Amino acid sequence: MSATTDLNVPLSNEFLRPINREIGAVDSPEPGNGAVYLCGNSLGLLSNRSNQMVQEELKAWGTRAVVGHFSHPQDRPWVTCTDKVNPLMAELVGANEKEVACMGTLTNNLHLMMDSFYKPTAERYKIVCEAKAFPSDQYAFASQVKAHGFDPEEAIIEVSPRDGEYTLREEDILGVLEANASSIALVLFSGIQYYTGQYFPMKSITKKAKDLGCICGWDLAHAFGNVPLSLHDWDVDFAVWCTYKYGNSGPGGIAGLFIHERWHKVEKPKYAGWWGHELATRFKMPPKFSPTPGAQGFQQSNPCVLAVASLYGSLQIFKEVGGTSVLRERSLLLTGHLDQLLRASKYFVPPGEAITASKRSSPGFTIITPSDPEARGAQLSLLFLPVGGGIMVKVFDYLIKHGVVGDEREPDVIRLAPAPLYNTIADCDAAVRYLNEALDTLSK
Ligand SMILES: Cc1ncc(COP(=O)(O)O)c(C=O)c1O
Ligand SMILES: Nc1ccccc1C(=O)C[C@H](N)C(=O)O
Repeated sequence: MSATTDLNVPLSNEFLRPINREIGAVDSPEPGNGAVYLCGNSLGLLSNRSNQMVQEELKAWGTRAVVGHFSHPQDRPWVTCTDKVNPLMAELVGANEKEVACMGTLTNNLHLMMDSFYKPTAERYKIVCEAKAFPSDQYAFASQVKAHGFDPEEAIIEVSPRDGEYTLREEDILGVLEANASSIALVLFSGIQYYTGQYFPMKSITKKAKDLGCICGWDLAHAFGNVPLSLHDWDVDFAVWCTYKYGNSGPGGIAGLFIHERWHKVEKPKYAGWWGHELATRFKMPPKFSPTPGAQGFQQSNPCVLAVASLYGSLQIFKEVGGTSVLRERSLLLTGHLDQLLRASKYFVPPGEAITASKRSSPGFTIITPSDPEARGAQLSLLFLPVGGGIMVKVFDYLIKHGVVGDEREPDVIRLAPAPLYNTIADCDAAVRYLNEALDTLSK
């Protein structure tokens, strides 16, 4: 068995698990031990590497102060610190180095990209997205549409699952694009849906959008570091992502963006800042902006070096373990195992029956994430029944008290995401054991 597929041991030993007693796991038999952490889809774990690199930056700041911008004890001068990160990030999203920039935050970058790429006309002004996108995206879409004088109710088309289904069918998404082709300016889905865990068919959505003359952008918050991506080859126009989930860069960590090289000569930064100015003359402080070619021309401010160092540490580990294809192989096995255990639970209700069973009186759960491994990433989303019955909160409480960290999404969903870098089969086993125990207790 290869290191990749031996699910009994973590792929990397560098990641620090949260400690049971620190997270309120009062019923855990081992208060001083690491918890079962299945929440890397919300916030990834700290690695020793990131920890060390952040410490090094603090030390460099303390010992060299402003000199550290140009001369650095670990050869990471701050002026060019993102040069180390960009190639690693480009590899993870399937891009060339000039197509990516390590900058800002996800929602900031989303606005920045929409300001450049959402150019509505009287005929083509609509945005197509999935229904119930992450709220920040919904707010961003609505505010952009309004800023251009359109009515969000009319200009935003949200694609919803069919009645009795939880996720979107590819044919329905493509059908909506075709039916509205002449009025769509921008197609912008999340690569992986934060609530359902559905991995959208990115290649075919992008192709259809482009064939119909639309711009196609992606929010890759839940896809970055989770599934292999080929943004360049898929001909995606732009994409944005955060790095604090599967990328393990730390809370509020520095984000990323992608602009296809086809646009580099066409779309120049609309809201320029000095950090987007070409490096050769940046510090001569010329009055006229001359952008770095490609995505990095869109940088506005000098990046937070502590945040860059933290991301760099984690991305080095991605590279060392063999990158996203290796991680995906392990992820399919881990999530497949978790899926199997959950489906074997006596409380599991198949998704097809869950709609009619939603008013049943005894507690149970279904899985709303697609059962096809190709249509999901690491995450499984569990919907607790009866819907609105308050079961989820009680199960979540039981899990955390026993040292299992998933996350709750009101009103009825718990998300569990085994991260292939640090989770093992034992984590999945423990999560399902305590989940069953919680439901046993509630069934009494
Ligand atoms: C899909 C998606 N979009 C946007 C965001 C918002 O990210 P940020 O707060 O980093 O801008 C998140 C997570 O918080 C997310 O999951
Ligand atoms: N940044 C956060 C800060 C606090 C609490 C949650 C978040 C999240 O990132 C939520 C995530 N986007 C999610 O899919 O739930």
